[in-house]
Amino acid sequence: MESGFGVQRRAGGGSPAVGASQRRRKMPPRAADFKLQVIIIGSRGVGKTSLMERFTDDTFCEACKSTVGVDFKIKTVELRGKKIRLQIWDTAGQERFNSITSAYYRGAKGIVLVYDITKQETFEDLPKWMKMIDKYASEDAELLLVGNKLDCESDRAISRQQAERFASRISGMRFCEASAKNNFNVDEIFLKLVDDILSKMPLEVPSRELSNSVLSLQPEPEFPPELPPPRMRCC
Ligand SMILES: Nc1nc2c(ncn2[C@@H]2O[C@H](COP(=O)(O)OP(=O)(O)OP(=O)(O)O)[C@@H](O)[C@H]2O)c(=O)[nH]1
Repeated sequence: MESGFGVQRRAGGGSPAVGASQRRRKMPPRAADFKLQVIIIGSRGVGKTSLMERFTDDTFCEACKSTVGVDFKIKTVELRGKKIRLQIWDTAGQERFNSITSAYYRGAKGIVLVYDITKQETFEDLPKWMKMIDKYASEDAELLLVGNKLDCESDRAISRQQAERFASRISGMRFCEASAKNNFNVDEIFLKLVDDILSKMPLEVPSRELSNSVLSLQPEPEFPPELPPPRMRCC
């Protein structure tokens, strides 16, 4: 004998009874609990795009084209029992794009400031990037300094201690070294940053309140409205 449940499904015009696995497949995916934006900044060629692409797609490009303006990737991560939709903004290192990239600082809850451990000038540029942060970023944004290209240890120009000293002078700034090429510390960079952001958020407030909370959701639309959609890559 057919169950009432089954009869109702067919009477509604649907197809013959579906199996449990098909029903499961039709369930919409759980929505993200939070949306967070993180921005990657630093001088040209330090590996900003490479870090983003290693984290989001687990790929590495030996001969990447320079970023023009901004690019972004999205990755969903689960931390502290919450599903986070992480939007990562990758900015051009060239100064001529500063007027475009600066518009993306304000919405960022986390900022990854990258230098290349083999290139002195990229470390010397850090105060210039700090000025950009002071001018355009939110005061409560989490800051992480990353010395990239750790696989090139034999060409190292900046010691770990030098970078640690720099970071220690900036309130709340964390520091780590990484290699996008060797996939060393890359997940850790982004997950630690998100974890630090979450640690300061009221995660347990009811979801209705969260939708109005400055801390929970970044303003929509995800592109600053006055700007065209992000860039392509050039040579
Ligand atoms: N050896 C080594 N090379 C890397 C690493 N990360 C990036 N590169 C190389 O460095 C070059 C620049 O990398 P990008 O990721 O394009 O650098 P970027 O900071 O996004 O550059 P701009 O877009 O010009 O600001 C590319 O040739 C990469 O292959 C790394 O961890 N190790």
